[in-house]
Amino acid sequence: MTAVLELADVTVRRGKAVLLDEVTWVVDEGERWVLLGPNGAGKTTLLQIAAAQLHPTSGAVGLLGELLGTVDVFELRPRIGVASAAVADRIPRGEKVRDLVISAAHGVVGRWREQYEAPDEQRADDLLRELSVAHLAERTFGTLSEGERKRVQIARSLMTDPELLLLDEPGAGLDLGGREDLVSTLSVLAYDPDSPATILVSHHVEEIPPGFTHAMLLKEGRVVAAGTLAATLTEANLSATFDTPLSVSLVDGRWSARRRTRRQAGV
Ligand SMILES: Nc1ncnc2c1ncn2[C@@H]1O[C@H](COP(=O)(O)OP(=O)(O)OP(=O)(O)O)[C@@H](O)[C@H]1O
Repeated sequence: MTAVLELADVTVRRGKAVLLDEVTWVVDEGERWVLLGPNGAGKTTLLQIAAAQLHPTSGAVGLLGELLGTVDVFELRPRIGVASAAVADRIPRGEKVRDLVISAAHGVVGRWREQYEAPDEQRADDLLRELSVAHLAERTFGTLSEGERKRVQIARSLMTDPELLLLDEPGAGLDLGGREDLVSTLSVLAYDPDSPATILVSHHVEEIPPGFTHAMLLKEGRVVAAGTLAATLTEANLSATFDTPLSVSLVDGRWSARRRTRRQAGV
């Protein structure tokens, strides 16, 4: 297997704050990771490194076969798909959905050519269909619901056929139906062998789509545990990560966690 992302002792400091503390991590081709941790754990910081948007204070980052710091990040970035609230904030609300997706092929936001090439148009339409938002193609981004925006963004992030897909809290702000729809869609992508290696940031094990293979638990910038889902999402690891005694279950491929009752805890 080939490593898509390789971190060795990566530390990020801002003044006295240590945002990431000697993180070592390897993501191989074909793997689908969920990155879990409480607020402020360092998940977004880690994702920014994976997106070649941030350099560590110390440590080494291998990304798509290149060593960060020795390569032009503008050549790396088109090979990485990113969907996050920060990216969504930069999308003009008046852009048409179809144009938003197509224009990703040219590294810009929104329509910038009168004519697109037929293969680009075809791919954008295929992705909108795959993300179940083909019916919104002619709508403007600003008129979409939160769940629809998330799907359109994921379609856009896949447009360049990236080798690494980074999804920062795609479930945030969705209602229960919207979350379940998104989990199903992400599950289809996860099982598709042609999908890129994926890292999904979340606060909730309930949002892990079936088909995901690995998890990293992060707390205060440090790795609590990382590895296959089954080996990592133990009650002990999750309780330590979220500082709460948790009971964890896996039913029909879906994870859930809740605080242990006093009875379960033997109190
Ligand atoms: N420039 C900075 N200077 C000091 N601290 C910072 C700076 N940028 C971020 N932080 C802190 O680093 C920590 C990690 O932030 P990060 O956004 O990576 O966490 P996160 O796990 O994504 O959190 P959330 O789940 O709340 O989105 C937070 O405590 C944040 O306040």
